[in-house]
Amino acid sequence: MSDYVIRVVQPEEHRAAHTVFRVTLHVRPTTDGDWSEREPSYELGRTWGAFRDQEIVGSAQSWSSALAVPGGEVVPMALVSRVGVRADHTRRGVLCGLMGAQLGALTEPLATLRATEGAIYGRFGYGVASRYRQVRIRRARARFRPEVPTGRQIRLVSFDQAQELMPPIYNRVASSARPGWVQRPAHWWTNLRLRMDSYSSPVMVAVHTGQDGDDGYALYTVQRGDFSDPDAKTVLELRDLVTLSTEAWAGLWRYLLSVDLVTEVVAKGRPMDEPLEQLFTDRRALNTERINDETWLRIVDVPSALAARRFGLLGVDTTESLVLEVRDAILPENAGSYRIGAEQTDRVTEAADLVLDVDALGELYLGDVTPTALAQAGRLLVVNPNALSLADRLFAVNSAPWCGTDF
Ligand SMILES: CC(=O)SCCNC(=O)CCNC(=O)[C@H](O)C(C)(C)COP(=O)(O)OP(=O)(O)OC[C@H]1O[C@@H](n2cnc3c(N)ncnc32)[C@H](O)[C@@H]1OP(=O)(O)O
Repeated sequence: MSDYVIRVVQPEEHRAAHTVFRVTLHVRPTTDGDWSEREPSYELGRTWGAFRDQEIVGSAQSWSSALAVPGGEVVPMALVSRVGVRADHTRRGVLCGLMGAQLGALTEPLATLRATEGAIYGRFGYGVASRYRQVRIRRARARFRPEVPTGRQIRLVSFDQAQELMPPIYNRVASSARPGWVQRPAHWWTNLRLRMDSYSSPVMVAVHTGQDGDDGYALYTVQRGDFSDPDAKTVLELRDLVTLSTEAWAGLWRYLLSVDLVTEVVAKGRPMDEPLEQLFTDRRALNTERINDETWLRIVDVPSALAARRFGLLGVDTTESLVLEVRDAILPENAGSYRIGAEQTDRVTEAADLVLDVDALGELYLGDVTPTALAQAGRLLVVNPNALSLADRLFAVNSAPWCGTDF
């Protein structure tokens, strides 16, 4: 590792960093035209590079963003992305160097990433904070129950027409968002357009208009089958569904399952508790194909993160609290004990009731997993058995955490 220099990548080196990253994902380097649009997504001073003999061989970047946490606060957060080490330099500690430098320099109390592989990021203190499910719905069997809201007006627009319309709807969700919602930087929308440009089928957006104007949209593409072959499938792929009301949500699902020639609707990253089965007279119209980790959370500043999140949202007595000891080998200033209750959290020197590593705290933070589940797996040490059920109640949330943003 001493052969490598880890430092911030300068603006004139951003394109080389981008090329290294793309090649690690087995994607061709970007073209000149493409690069002029992608360049703004390299925020100044936020890309770390590993250099060997002046040549960049690995990088990791982040974007300034924000995360909705239990209780409704939207907290500054780094979206970590484009992590890669060139194949001829792997397993020599380069990623360790990049992650250490990046974590040490972040100013946000939280960092989030989406991982290509599940075994990479736990060692750096990241834990799975939200999961998603991939569903496939057979249109012929998907008859809506009569109680399901019909929704109001739907209009279909092209992706180009929708570009002005989608970000304000997405941003309005923030105030009512489930934990896990992330602020999408302006360049995220540019990257979405570049991604959509690469599809050969039309990219369409169905917009729902409720009583107070546009309040939801569904972005989708359609993979055509051979219409003359009765066994061939034409699949509508839902890529982004954002809604501000139940009416918009139900109305858009009704629309998606009404599109002619479509045999199946596939939605890749839906929330774990989205009540899709409840929509249909035959719940087997829907098949859950996959459940996967969605986002990984690194708590960079434990005291600030604990203070930002509300505890006991489903009800605990204000006199009830417990002491949680957090261990953090990479950012030792986080290590210590914290008294957690519904009213406030404080750093304390008292004996711990429960002990866990910072990656496990990342898994608890948005409410994706319970303390009891972590204890069962040995990832949370129970010193005081009476504290475990209280911890379950303190960390409990109203709805499953979910991000829904690919980055
Ligand atoms: C947020 C994102 O952008 S996700 C995208 C991540 N990037 C990719 O998947 C692209 C392809 N892969 C790569 O570029 C590289 O293999 C990386 C970035 C995953 C790892 O980089 P490396 O420089 O090889 O990691 P490094 O040598 O620092 O390894 C640190 C430790 O993690 C382990 N490790 C690294 N990668 C992996 C992996 N893919 N699976 C399991 N363990 C891994 C190493 O064995 C090592 O363990 P040790 O300390 O016990 O010996």
